[in-house]
Amino acid sequence: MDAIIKPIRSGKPADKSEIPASDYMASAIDPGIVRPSRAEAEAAAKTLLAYIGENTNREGLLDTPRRMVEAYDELFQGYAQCPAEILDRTFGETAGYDDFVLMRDISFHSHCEHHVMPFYGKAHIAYAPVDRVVGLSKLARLVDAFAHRLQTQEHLTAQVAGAINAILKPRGVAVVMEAEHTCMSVRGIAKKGALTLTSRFTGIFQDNPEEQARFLNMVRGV
Ligand SMILES: Nc1nc2c(ncn2[C@@H]2O[C@H](COP(=O)(O)OP(=O)(O)OP(=O)(O)O)[C@@H](O)[C@H]2O)c(=O)[nH]1
Ligand SMILES: [Zn+2]
Repeated sequence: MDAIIKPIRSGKPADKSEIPASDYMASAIDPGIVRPSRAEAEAAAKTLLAYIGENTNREGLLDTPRRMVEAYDELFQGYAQCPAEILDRTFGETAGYDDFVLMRDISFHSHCEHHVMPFYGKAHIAYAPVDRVVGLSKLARLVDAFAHRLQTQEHLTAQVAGAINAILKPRGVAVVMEAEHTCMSVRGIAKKGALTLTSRFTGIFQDNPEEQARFLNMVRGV
């Protein structure tokens, strides 16, 4: 996190915090597509194994197409999840708590939509609640719901911030994500350890450089 040091603001940028309601009000399974059956998906997995030159009839690979499809079911379960439902339950007894709430170091893994290869790292999320707070685990669940879809890190960051903004209507949201993309660490340019940092600020975190700096310092643990 050493790369994040200074708040970045001069003048007021346009508010780009909104994301389409379809991103958070329902599952993300596209109603316009015909989903193949499980058997068709397993046949496709078998084709990929044959494509790399494998004998798909050898003992060690007999169950692999099934396992590949089951792994996809798990890794991409976010399509069936509704972010608005995750943030549905809030608590009002906060004894007048009026600062922002920060959860840092939320580990996540996702898959890039270009290569369908994992990228993984940490998310840091703060929001400034108005009267009611959300259960802490729900912030991590929200990250997972969006991360368990094909993503770019920028889109993932914007969706997490946008959903919190739209559903909780806080005074502001700050999201920073840092991740290593295996599509550029184990293939292609092969730069192991390179970290990508993305951020999205709304409300007080966007408008007030001091609040943004306080968030960034707390993320860095200073
Ligand atoms: N902006 C952004 N780019 C990503 C993300 N994940 C992967 N990429 C990039 O997507 C790009 C796809 O580029 P292409 O030139 O179409 O694909 P490629 O030939 O496989 O690219 P190389 O990785 O350079 O070999 C690559 O530069 C990846 O590094 C992401 O989350 N955000
Ligand atoms: Zn990629």
